[in-house]
Parts: sequence; C-alpha cells; structure tokens
Amino acid sequence: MILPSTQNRLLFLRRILSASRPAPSSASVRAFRPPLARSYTSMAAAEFGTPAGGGVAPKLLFRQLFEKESSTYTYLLADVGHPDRPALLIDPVDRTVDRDLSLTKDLGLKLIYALNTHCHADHVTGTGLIKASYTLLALYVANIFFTKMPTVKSIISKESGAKADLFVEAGDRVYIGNLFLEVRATPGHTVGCVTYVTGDERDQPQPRMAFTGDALLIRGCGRTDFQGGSSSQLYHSVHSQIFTLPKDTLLYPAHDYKGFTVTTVEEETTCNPRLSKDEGTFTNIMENLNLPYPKMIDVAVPANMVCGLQDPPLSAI
Ligand SMILES: N[C@@H](CCC(=O)N[C@@H](CSS)C(=O)NCC(=O)O)C(=O)O
Repeated sequence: MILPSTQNRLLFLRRILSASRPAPSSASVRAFRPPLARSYTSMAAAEFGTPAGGGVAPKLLFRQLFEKESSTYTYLLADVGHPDRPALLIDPVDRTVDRDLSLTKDLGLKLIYALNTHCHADHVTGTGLIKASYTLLALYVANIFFTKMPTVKSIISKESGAKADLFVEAGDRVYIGNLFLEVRATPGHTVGCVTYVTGDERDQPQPRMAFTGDALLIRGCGRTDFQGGSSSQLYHSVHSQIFTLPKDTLLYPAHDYKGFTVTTVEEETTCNPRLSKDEGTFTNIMENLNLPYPKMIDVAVPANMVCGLQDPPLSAI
C-alpha cells in the first residue's frame, strides 16, 4: 500500500475524522508498559512495575538520527529480543518524521512511544505528526470501530506543562518490552527537562546510556536564559543526576553543533569546559554566553506545548 506523506496524511485526516475518537487521556504514571501482544486500544494507565515477560532477555536495537537544520538528534530504541519488537523515539523532529517512521517500518519495529526530553525552543517536535500518522494508518488498514488500533503515545515531563498522553516524573520507568528507561529530573535549561537513562538491572544494556536532552551537550550544556532556565539549577541537575552515573555511561545529547555524536560521564566530568568548573565559574560563563535567541523560538515553543500539533490541534479536528 502506498501512503502519502505525513503532511498530506494529516490533511486527509482532518477531512475525514469526526469526533469519533476520544481525546487522549493524560494519566500520570510511575512505571508503565504497553499491553504487548494484546490490544493497543487501551488508553488506560499502564501496568506498574511488572515485567513484560515472555522469558526472553531484552536485546537493544539503537539508532542515532540527525536533523541538520536544528542540529537535533533523535534516538530510536527497540527491544528486538521481544517478539513484538516494541520501540520508542526520543526527541523526534517534525521535518524528519517520515524518515523516522520509514526506518521503524524497515526494521520491523512496533513504535509505542514518542518521548520528549523537554519542550524544545528551536524546532517543532515530531510527536504530534507521528501520533496523527499512526491514527491515519489505522484508518487505512481497517475500520476504527472493530480493529485493535495501533497507537503511539507521546510522553513528556509533568513539570514541562506541555500537552502529551503520558506525563513522567523523576523515578518513573518507561518500558518497551523488557527494556526500560529511568526518568531523572534535570531542570535548568527549562523547568521540565528530564534525562532518560537505561536501566541499572543486570539484563539491561551495558554500559548504561543517558539521553540528556539539552541539560548536557558534548563539551557544553543547554543555555539557561529563557523558559524558566536557571544556571544554578542546571549545575546541580547535571552534577547530581548525570555525573553520578557510572563513569562509562554513554551520554547522548539532543543537539550537537560541533560534529560530536556521543560522550561519557568520565569525559564530561573532566573535559566539559563549563560543567567541570565550580558553580560560581559556571554561572558566570552562562551569564555571558550572549547567544542570539533560536530562530524558531516563537513558533516552536507554542507548537511544542501542544505536542507539536497546531492549527488546529488534532483533538479539535
Ligand atoms: N542557532 C540555533 C539555536 C542554538 C541554541 O541556542 N541552542 C540551544 C539549544 S536549542 S534551545 C542551546 O542551549 N545552546 C547552548 C550553546 O551553548 O550553544 C537556532 O537558531 O535554532
């Protein structure tokens, strides 16, 4: 079956969707996993803390993807040890949604979640388009009244104040199959920034991996001059929540402007020109960055507060 581009799919969706679909629920969760190998129709809060099971060890499939206009990294993670091959995307960008969805399809993955580390100011998140695209796919392949509809749920922190299907807080776990990400609160770039860290249990990937959003960039860090930013808070977030991870933890940021792809806790604690300093020096550096505002800030922030969908939001179609 040939499907039109995501933008065209959205236009089509707007024409044919009536109020037949309830607005997404906004359940707050501590740990949740989708009811794999059962139904994807449930919008109820997920299960708490029980393994997906199946007797198979988790096996990570990992891809780092780049969006060059905003220099943004999107990360694809999947548990390919699980028969359903469940997957999630971290920080998808609207411009590259088609690429990301076709990759998940090529790899035979079942996308379950689209996560944001925070409400971005420089680009529009892809989570809204991904959700809409999946909804339309369900309409193509079956009728919405009888089928078990594949859905992707958007996730962001509760503190962000942004719209999403599920809101996470420090200590929560996001499961795909038998893999999980632990949520750590790392405010300072924005009030709602979180870092997603792979699990610390024996069957989880080693070394651990942390998706730091804009809290920590390779040899840098997120700016702190808007969206409730605070250099003192950022310093404490990184030192208490990221630099305390094992030294070999791989750190994957949401952006890179210098050509780097990955770093480690050990590297950044010693080589980061901002965060390896004492707090006073760090604050002084941050107060004197004198960066121009991101070009898209006036478009991106309002759009990202509603999951990337605007004019009109999907719930209003
Ligand atoms: N030139 C870019 C924006 C660059 C920028 O401000 N990046 C942010 C993260 S996205 S809000 C940042 O925190 N940078 C820190 C730094 O030291 O560069 C654009 O116009 O989009």
